[in-house]
Amino acid sequence: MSSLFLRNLDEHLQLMTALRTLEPQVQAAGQRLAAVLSGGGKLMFCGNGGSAADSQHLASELTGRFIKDRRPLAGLALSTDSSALSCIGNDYSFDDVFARQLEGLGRAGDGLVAISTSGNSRNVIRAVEAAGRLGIFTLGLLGRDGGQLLGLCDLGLVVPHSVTARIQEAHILIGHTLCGLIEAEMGLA
Ligand SMILES: O=C(CO)[C@@H](O)[C@H](O)[C@H](O)[C@H](O)COP(=O)(O)O
Ligand SMILES: [Zn+2]
Repeated sequence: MSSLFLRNLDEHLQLMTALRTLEPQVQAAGQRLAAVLSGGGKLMFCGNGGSAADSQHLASELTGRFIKDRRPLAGLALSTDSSALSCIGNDYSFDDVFARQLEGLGRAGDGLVAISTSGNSRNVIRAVEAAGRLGIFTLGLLGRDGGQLLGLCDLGLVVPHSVTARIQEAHILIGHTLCGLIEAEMGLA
């Protein structure tokens, strides 16, 4: 029997190969996100656990830098403000922690990248529903069968796997690619 590392590696490599079919959707997503930023909107990110980490990671690629030295771009993670998360979670509901921040901060023309490996996290679903009401473009980075979020997002990228960790590894590859596409589309690369 091979080691855990080799089994994980094989699973990862097989999934990465399967992701080739997502290429047209990833290109389209990059163009849509670049259009939000070019139009003066901001990109918000949300997700739970590892996807919360992905949210702040990707937002920082925009406000900081990704590949090239260029002007800062408007990226904001809704998963990082412990006061907002604990206040909204405590006083309202954990289901509202992202939606309420989005309702306060979001404007028509903005974008929301909703990251969920199951596609079924209630707080992410509520944020996407709120974004829809506000005229905010929604991109889902999803897994498994896309869950409920697939039908709710304007565009959904589904990583077709059942293991959360493998899906997250694919999400960060796609997320980095989206950052590269944003820089290229905006003439910043
Ligand atoms: O990172 C991991 C597992 O790799 C976990 O923290 C994971 O993100 C959490 O269980 C999340 O709550 C899962 O939420 P979701 O991806 O289904 O929306
Ligand atoms: Zn994880």
